[in-house]
Amino acid sequence: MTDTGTDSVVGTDPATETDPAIAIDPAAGTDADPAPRPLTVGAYAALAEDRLPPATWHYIQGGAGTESTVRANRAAYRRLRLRPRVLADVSRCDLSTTVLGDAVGAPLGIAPMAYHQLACDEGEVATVRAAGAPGLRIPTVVSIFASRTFEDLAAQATGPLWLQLYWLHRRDVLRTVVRRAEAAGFRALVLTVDTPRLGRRLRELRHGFHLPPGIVARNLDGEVTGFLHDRQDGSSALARHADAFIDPSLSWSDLDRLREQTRLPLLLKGVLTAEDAARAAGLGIDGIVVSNHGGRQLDGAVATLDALPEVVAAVDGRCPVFLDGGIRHGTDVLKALALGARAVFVGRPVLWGLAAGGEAGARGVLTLLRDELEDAMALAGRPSLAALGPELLARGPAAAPNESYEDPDLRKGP
Ligand SMILES: Cc1cc2nc3c(=O)[nH]c(=O)nc-3n(C[C@H](O)[C@H](O)[C@H](O)COP(=O)(O)O)c2cc1C
Ligand SMILES: CC(C)CC(=O)C(=O)O
Repeated sequence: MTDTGTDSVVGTDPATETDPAIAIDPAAGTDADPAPRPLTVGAYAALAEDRLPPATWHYIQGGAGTESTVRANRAAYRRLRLRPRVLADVSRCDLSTTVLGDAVGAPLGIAPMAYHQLACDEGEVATVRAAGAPGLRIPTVVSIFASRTFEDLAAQATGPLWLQLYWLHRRDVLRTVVRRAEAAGFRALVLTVDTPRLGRRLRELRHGFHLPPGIVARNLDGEVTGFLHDRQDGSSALARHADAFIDPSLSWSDLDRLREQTRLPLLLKGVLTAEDAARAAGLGIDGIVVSNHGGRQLDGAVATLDALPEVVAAVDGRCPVFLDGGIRHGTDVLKALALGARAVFVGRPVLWGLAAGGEAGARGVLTLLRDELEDAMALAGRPSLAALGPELLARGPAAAPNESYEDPDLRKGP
């Protein structure tokens, strides 16, 4: 493993023992109770579940409907096996690459997620600091529903920041956030196209999910943030908010108008088919994120890893293709890269890390994925990202989920 500046999230390092933001368990890390650093992403999920209020845990964890797409995202990785090559001199594995022209330490990024302050007080500031750690310096896609200001994030970030947009009815508000992000040095815009309305997320409905006081969409003015704090049994405040403020009429003809307003590259997030990918590439879009929103939108939608090959083929090199959904292990990253993803974005695990240990927890999750990817590249005999291709992969039989308590697939359901 290379030195990537990782701190033990819990450990015997005296520096971590005195930092309350780092200690995952107040009793841990002492001589009497030496707690190990989490060894898997799933172990961070277990810590997060123990720490978060149930309604928040279920908001983060949940998917739409029967959550079949959440499970499909993971199952797709279990169906692919690796074909390692030997005698390949793996004494040095190089994970560095570029994304949209920026140098990054690993082919990873943080998917846009609303309201990181649900997971820890520092919210997105902790996230961007973790993403900027030495050895990482990976992009963070900041949600338009971030709970910290773009300017605060830009002041703390050392990796690239991209801004995710929902197509608000209020185009004047959209124009303002784009201008502010440009002024703060953001490097790209990511328009989410899979959310004309929110998916039916049963866990949110069951818990009457609403934002706790003090957590707000910090970059939006009050005219577009109604409903978020209002509890109604059997209903999600976020879904009511989306119904009121996200414009479902978004169509291809709107993309030009958005591009006219900015000099930043524009990516589309939520593309799952060759047809849409070819159309986007034909319009000169700057990147595509193959995503089903972590299974939170259309229940039954295809797994992102399964959709990736047709999107890559349709784009045919005209723009980079990224992927998110279900990345939980370094080998998952390797499989997506082998199928043509330029880099992958990580969603829920980052919030698990934040909930488990703030900035250090998020950094722990990201560094773990980076280190696992490096291990996998070495053991597969592929020391460079350029050497990755579909010949690395073989089909099934699907491996069953790990029965261990650490497997994120097996965290408690609704
Ligand atoms: C709690 C939560 C909030 C999210 N908020 C947004 C958002 O504001 N905008 C967006 O485009 N996607 C959002 N997503 C979807 C993620 O960007 C991403 O597509 C998904 O989480 C990837 O799957 P994974 O969680 O399995 O890694 C959110 C996902 C979660 C779990
Ligand atoms: C506030 C929501 C619209 C954010 C989101 O996209 C999600 O929860 O998946």
